[in-house]
Amino acid sequence: MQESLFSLPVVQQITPYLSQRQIGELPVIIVSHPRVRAAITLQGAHLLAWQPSGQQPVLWLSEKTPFAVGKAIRGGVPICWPWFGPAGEPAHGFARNQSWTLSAHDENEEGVILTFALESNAQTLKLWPHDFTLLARFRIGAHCEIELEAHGDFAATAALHSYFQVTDIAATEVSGLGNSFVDKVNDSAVGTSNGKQTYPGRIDRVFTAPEDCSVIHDKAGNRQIEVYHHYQSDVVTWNPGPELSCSMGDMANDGYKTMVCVETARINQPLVSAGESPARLATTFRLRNKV
Ligand SMILES: O=P(O)(O)OC[C@H]1O[C@H](O)[C@H](O)[C@@H](O)[C@@H]1O
Repeated sequence: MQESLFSLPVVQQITPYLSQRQIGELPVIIVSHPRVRAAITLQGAHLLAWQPSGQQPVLWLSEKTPFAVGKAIRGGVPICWPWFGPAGEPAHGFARNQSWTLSAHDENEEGVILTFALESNAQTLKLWPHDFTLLARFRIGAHCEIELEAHGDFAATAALHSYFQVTDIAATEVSGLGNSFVDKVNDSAVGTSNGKQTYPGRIDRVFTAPEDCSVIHDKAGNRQIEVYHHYQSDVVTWNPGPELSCSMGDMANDGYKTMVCVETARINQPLVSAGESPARLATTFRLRNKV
């Protein structure tokens, strides 16, 4: 699936390392750099793939996701904004379904920096009555940093809803989540934990006092992925488990076995943008080298 992204025909070569291509109905920016490969659709400024050279793909992307105008993509890093979850329509806000523009790019021997922009428009104003400029900045190289910057006057909830590829969810543990959570599969009951999460079935938890770095221990793949959280108030971790995975049209029945979401979020403390002070939410992914 991910491999095929990099052999899509080039529509426009932007620089030696950057090209625009087309996947289904959606334009996609492909990064092909000696240090890293990556793909970002203009719809949603949605990172589909990030793969430092010499490594296996780090992000999970559903083989059954649609690439259709206005439809959410299953996998990669959806940007959930200006609300998280079912707080409004569409679920997880409209930013992931809107068409963004590539507003700036730069590159050097370490990688590339891409900035995407979304402005309030007639469609967004019908859904949410605020003028805004939303920027998503990606620093893509041996590490991957995503920074969301919201300009305007409003409060918003948000998540960088990252889906990671794991070898076997039954042998996966995420640490660094902090010791308190809201359990979305148990009537939003508040629970306490030792900051570590395993995935014996459907897990959907909002950790409300997370550490600044969560680590995905992919024991079967002998790999650890560090997920740094910046400006967060919460970290969500989600795996749908077998029943929900079977009922989701955009996920294979066994899709849940090779993915885990670790999401940098502002849910319990909304982001506040005011005048010259934009709100920010950011995450950094790093592969931890085994010693
Ligand atoms: O299906 P989506 O709207 O993309 O949401 C997928 C999942 O996102 C988050 O992880 C939420 O905590 C889950 O409750 C939700 O099921």
